[in-house]
Amino acid sequence: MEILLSAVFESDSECHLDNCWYIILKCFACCPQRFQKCEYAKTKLFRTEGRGWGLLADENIKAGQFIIEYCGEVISSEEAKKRSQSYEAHGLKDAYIISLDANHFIDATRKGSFARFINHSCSPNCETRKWTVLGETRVGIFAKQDISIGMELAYNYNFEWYGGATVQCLCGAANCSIFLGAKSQGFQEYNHVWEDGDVRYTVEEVPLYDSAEDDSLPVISGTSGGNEQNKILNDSEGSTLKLEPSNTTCKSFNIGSGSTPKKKAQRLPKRKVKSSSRKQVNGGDFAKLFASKEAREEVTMYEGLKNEATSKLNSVYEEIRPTIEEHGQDNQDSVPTSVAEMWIEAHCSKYKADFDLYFSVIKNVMYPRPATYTTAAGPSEGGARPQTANAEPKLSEGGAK
Ligand SMILES: C[S@@+](CC[C@H](N)C(=O)[O-])C[C@H]1O[C@@H](n2cnc3c(N)ncnc32)[C@H](O)[C@@H]1O
Repeated sequence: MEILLSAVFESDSECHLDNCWYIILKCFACCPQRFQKCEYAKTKLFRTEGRGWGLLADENIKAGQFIIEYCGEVISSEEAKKRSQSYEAHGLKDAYIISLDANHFIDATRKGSFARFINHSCSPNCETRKWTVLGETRVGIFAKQDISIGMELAYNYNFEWYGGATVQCLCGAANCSIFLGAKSQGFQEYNHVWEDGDVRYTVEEVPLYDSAEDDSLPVISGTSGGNEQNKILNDSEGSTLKLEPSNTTCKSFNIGSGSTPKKKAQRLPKRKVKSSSRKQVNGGDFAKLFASKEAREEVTMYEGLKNEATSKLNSVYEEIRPTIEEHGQDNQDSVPTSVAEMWIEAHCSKYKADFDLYFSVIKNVMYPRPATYTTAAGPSEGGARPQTANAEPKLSEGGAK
């Protein structure tokens, strides 16, 4: 049936919006089929207990009937991983990424149809079906059984979902898998699913967490940690690294047939805070480039000030580190206001010192000083303030413009 229908779609359909980057969101008004004409069943949003929004049937739906297409941004699997981690890190509770084919996912987080509101059930009345339309795979939600008006629509997220985090399932079905998308790719990447009798299952095989190892890790890009597996990391050069799943460093859950894990080995996430001293300009090296002694001295002085501000920032960080760690964050969010203020102030001083240094370098490049140049005395007490972006460099008559 599915093959037959997809063949009909392929032969009859024609769409003129080939360059649209949201391929799933293309306008299908030109296409005669119900799927393509967005002839959805009547549905209604409603608020569930503990599961956020849900979608219910607003008319009687027959078994096998097409209900709605799952629309969203079509993205690669790498992008799906990145987004899923980033959404999680930003505290997004609900996940809207489902698999389209081996290499593509549909992300309905920011854009999508009402299908994004359909919740999971381990005993669902709907199912997803994939269709090839004009060479593109699309996902539709279909009724598995007759559904009466007012009933909640639900399909099983297993195999399709890229939830990332492990969310406890509240579907209430007798055969509930306990976790949403327990068999989905996202879930399995997040949690190594242990087999009974697996030697890695024994605690003796699991190395203990050692916080000293933290320092050797690259900085985690935009995530608050929690899942080491397949994490996309940025090294100090900004290139991406991928941590391959390790058999010994993952959370373990035993899924299926109601069994629970005998022993659970969980390694704590490794965290490292962005180093405030990255990407620093070495003012000493810049200073050497200037022919003028005054320019060299000025740039060297600003480098000194910048180094001071950097040390201050690092020492403030050391001071607030316990509070940050207590909050279990990789960054400086969610700390008490007084601590945040201290951190912000140190950052501002550092930014200002950076700015003064860069400005001094640029100014001396753009306006090389003749011997009669009026130098800025620098920020020492009583001296003139260094010139800033708004100030014209003071040039004596005949100096460079
Ligand atoms: C595709 S969204 C479904 C719509 C969502 N309820 C909303 O308010 O936007 C998937 C999210 O809904 C929640 N959810 C769906 N089914 C659930 C269930 N059976 N138990 C608990 N939470 C569920 C989870 O937070 C999940 O990440």
